Amino acid sequence: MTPSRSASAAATWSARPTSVCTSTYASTTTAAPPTPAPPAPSPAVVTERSRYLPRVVSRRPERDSGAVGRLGEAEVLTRLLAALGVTGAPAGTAPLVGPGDDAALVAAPDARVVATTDLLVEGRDFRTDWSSGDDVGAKAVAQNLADVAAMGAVPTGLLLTVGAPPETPVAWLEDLGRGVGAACRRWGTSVVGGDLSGSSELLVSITALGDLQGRAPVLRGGASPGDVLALAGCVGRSAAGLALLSAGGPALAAEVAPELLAAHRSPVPPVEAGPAAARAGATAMLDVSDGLGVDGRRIAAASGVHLDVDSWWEDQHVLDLLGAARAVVRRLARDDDEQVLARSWVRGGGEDHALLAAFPPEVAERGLPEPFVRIGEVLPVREGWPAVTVNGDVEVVGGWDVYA
Ligand SMILES: Nc1ncnc2c1ncn2[C@@H]1O[C@H](COP(=O)(O)OP(=O)(O)O)[C@@H](O)[C@H]1O
Ligand SMILES: Cc1ncc(C[n+]2csc(CCOP(=O)(O)OP(=O)(O)O)c2C)c(N)n1
Ligand SMILES: [Mg+2]
Repeated sequence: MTPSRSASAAATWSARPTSVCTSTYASTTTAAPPTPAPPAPSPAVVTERSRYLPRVVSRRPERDSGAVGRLGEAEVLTRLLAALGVTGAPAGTAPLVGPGDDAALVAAPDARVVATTDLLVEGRDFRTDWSSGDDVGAKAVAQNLADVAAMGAVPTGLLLTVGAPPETPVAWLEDLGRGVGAACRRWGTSVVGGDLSGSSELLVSITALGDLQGRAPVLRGGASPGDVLALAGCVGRSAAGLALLSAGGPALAAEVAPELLAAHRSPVPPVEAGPAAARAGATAMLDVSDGLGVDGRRIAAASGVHLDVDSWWEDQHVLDLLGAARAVVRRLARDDDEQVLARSWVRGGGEDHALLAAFPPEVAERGLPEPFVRIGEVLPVREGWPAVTVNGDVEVVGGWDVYA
């Protein structure tokens, strides 16, 4: 893309009042419903540890808002479950057996189960000074449900596992529970079980289960040359929020672009668009968790094709993020080109969990399912090298690698 093209695109785009990303999926914060009052403390008086100390009976833990290490597992679990509101699962979504027994029992109407898991590690995937427990809970649910959706399935239940250092305030876990619970209610699912442990770093992992409702799963390998490449949701917004946080902390991010801060803290992927894409006949799909380039290449490699993205679509997203890029460049007193920075977010930013899918041309002619928009096309692989390009030439590189 040349500077002159981008300038003309800027002029066109500046007339638009809102983000290029459909606002339904770009906004985040949902008011958490009131948390049910925690159940009365259990009357247990002998702790697990005291079994190994003959004749020593521990005192009942204080009901305080202190560290999990002082409260003990049973009390922390009671409080977490109350914060989740597990008894308030939306009608028809409650498990057959929920938290409290050795394992949960979840109906599998389709006789096949979609299963996925993701792990969030403090310092690598979130920071407690940048995100609240509520944000981390919302994000953990969103990233898992995006994976379920990307198979074309609907969620049927989640398992929530937490590893926490003993000094973690129980209030943080309750906040996490509220975030997970609110996200579950948003997408009509619930937490059916999980596990608690101690650890040296805060760890939050969710395993999600899903049902295909009788459909074939939409895999990464079914795209063919001639298909239309489409996207539901946003790219680059979470990366922009993260860059603002890294440059100037929550104060800068909230001042410059509260919506990008929210997109990073608690993304709202288009979960319902996954089954809709499957019903419409999508040939391949995944959620963009690591970046358009990296994830697009996963479809290209699995399908043995080449993906080409239209530059006009990319330019719109770049323009949408230019203000944030300018603020980051200024704050860091760097001489980076703000457009190059914004473009790197669009091409390589992860964690927005948009759904990238291929559709046969006749489906696109009839109309893509909401809120998919056409962003490019699927072409024959070039010289045996599956790749993603913009306007046929520039290869889209960059993206997240957990070990890089
Ligand atoms: N530790 C693991 N053991 C088994 N399979 C794994 C492991 N980690 C990742 N995978 C599998 O590799 C594939 C890619 O994983 P990942 O990049 O995490 O996917 P996503 O971005 O959709 O979450 C998935 O099918 C996942 O289940
Ligand atoms: C403190 C912090 N640093 C960096 C990031 C950026 N980040 C962490 S994980 C990730 C990509 C997705 O992670 P991964 O575990 O690969 O998810 P998956 O692809 O398995 O869904 C990104 C962009 C962040 N969210 N928080
Ligand atoms: Mg993963």
